[in-house]
Amino acid sequence: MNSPETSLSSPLFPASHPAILALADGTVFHGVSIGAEGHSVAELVFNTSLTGYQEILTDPSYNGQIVTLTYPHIGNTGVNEEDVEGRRVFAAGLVVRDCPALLSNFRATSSLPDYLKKEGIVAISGVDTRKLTRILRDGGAQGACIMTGTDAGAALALARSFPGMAGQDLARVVSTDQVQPWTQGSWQLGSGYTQPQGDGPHVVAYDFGVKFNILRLLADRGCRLTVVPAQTPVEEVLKLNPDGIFLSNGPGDPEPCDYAIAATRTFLDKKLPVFGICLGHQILGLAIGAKTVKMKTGHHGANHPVRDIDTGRVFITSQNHGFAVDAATLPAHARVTHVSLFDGTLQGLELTDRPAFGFQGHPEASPGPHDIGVLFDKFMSLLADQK
Ligand SMILES: NC(=O)CC[C@H](N)C(=O)O
Repeated sequence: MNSPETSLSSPLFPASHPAILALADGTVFHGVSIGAEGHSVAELVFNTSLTGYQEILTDPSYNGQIVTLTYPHIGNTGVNEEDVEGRRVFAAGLVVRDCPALLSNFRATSSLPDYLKKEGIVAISGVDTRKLTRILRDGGAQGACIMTGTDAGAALALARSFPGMAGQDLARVVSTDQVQPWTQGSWQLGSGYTQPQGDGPHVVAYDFGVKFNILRLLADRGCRLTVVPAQTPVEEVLKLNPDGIFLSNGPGDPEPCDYAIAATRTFLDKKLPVFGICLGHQILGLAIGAKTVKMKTGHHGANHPVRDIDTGRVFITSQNHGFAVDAATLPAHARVTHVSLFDGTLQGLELTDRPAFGFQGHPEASPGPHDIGVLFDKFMSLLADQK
C-alpha cells in the first residue's frame, strides 16, 4: 500500500527537530523528534493502552519493535524511577500523536523526551496515529524506520531492510546473565516497593525478558524467587531444588528458543509445576508438541476481553504478543482454558496430566486491569499441591 506523505506541521511541532517514520509499504510520515538522534529499524506495532507508557517502553517483550501508542497525548505524567518493568527501555522506538510540553504528576522525576534521550531511544511525535493504526490494522505489523532528520529515501530503504520478526530469538539477547534472587514485592502508595518475607515455595523463574511485576506478584504471594538466564541448563536449575518453574514473557519468535523448549520438556517429565506467561506460554505449547503462528497485527493493549472456558467469565486483560499457540495443534493431554473474544485465538492452555499451564496475555498487567491476577493464585495452588 502506498500513501502520500503525511505531515502535521503546526506551531506545536517546530521544524527545528524533524524526524521521519517510514514504513516498508512505502508510507512516510513527517513529525518531530522527541527522543535520541539517529535511527531505529524494527517491526512496527500499535498499542491501544490509555495509560502506562513507561511500563510499555520498559517491557523487554518490545525488544525489536517500535511502538505506536494510539492514545493521542503521551508524556503528560512524565516518567519516574519506579514504574519500570525492565532494566532499561527495551522498545526500539516510540511513535505518538502529541507529546505535551507540560507534564504533571507528583511522582515524575523527568519528562518523557528527556528520558528517551537519556536512554538513547529514537521517537517521533506529530504523527497521524489514527491513519497509521489503520494501515497496520489492515496490512499487519511491518518493518519500519524512525529517523531524525528529513532523509525519507534513506529511512524507506532501512524500513524495507527489516527481515521480519519470524525466526528471531531475542529472549537470550534481553535475558539477565546472572542467577540472582528476587525479593521486591508490589508498590504501595506512601511506602513504595515492599519486601515480602519470601518464606514460601521456591520458584525458579526463567528470564526470557521478564516483566518485573510478574516477579513482584509472585513475591507478594510468599514465593522465594531465583531468576535464571534464558539458557540456563536444566541440571543447574534442578540443583537449586525448585518447587516450581516459571517461564517468563519475552521478545521475538518462540520457535527458535530450542534451549527453553527442551528444558521445559524435562521439567514437565519431572512433574514440576510449570507456569508460563506470553512467550513462556508459547514455549510451554511448543514443548508439548503444539505449533505457534505469527499473527497479523498481534494483540497490544490493556482492554482485551478473554473468556475463561470453564466458568464463562470474561476477564479484561493486558496483552502484548505477535505470535500465538495454534489451538488446532494441541496434543490430547492439553486443553484450551481461555480464548480471546476479539479474534478467537488461544489465550490459555493447561495440561491434563501434569501440573502445568500457560496464559498468553499479561496477568501481571502493569499497565492494565488486574482481573486475571487470579492465575498467580492458581500457580500457588499447584505449588501447594506438590508439597
Ligand atoms: N509479551 C510476550 O512475551 C510476547 C511473546 C512473543 N514475543 C510474541 O510476540 O508473541
